[in-house]
Amino acid sequence: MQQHIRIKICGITRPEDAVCAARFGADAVGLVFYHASKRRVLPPQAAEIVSALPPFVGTVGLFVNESAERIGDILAQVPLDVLQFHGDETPEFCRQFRRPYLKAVRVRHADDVCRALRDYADARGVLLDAHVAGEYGGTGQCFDWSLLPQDLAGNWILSGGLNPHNITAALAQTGAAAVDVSSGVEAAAGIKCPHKMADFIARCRQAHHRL
Ligand SMILES: O=C(O)c1ccccc1N[C@@H]1O[C@H](COP(=O)(O)O)[C@@H](O)[C@H]1O
Repeated sequence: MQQHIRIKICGITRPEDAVCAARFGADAVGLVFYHASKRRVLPPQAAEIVSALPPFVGTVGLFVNESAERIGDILAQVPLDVLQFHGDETPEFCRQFRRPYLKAVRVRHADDVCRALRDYADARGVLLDAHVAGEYGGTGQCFDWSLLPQDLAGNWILSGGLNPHNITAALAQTGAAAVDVSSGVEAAAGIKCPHKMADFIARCRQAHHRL
């Protein structure tokens, strides 16, 4: 049976954008707690966004080399379903919070993908992002999808530079069952564009149906 493609819209900073993403059919929304991000949210703002969501839409908190203490503090204030680690966090660090987690890997070589899937075997998913020197993510850049091994097994998520224009080709080439997008559906940093979100989600569903 054809699986339903999983779609996460990341970098949400406003309740209205979260509501819109959910209405268009996003499975999850992401909230960036990284202090240097243009899409950073503070815990009270994040809690307001989460409380605006309808049931059955997942909430993902994104962290980059954050202290365990600060993550614990945020978890006490914001009901996050999943943690997403985008820095140099070890598997031991990621699993200490006893929550499902995603580990991002910035792909430069085919080996990067296999190693991350092996090292973070208990992750809910390994998120494949572009490698841009000096940046941890959210760059709007794609990586070379041809680096992905054929019939890649495991729970992996395609990310990095996806947008309504390239998502059809991305799914046809990679066969991804889960995708994550941020800058490709924005009107400005941290402000989502409803048309781009709707277009992206519709094209995902259409393309995945054809696989
Ligand atoms: O969005 C950010 O500012 C960010 C900062 C540091 C690490 C990750 C970040 N964003 C995440 O990166 C991926 C890919 O984003 P894009 O679609 O290429 O813009 C996604 O999970 C973002 O939420």
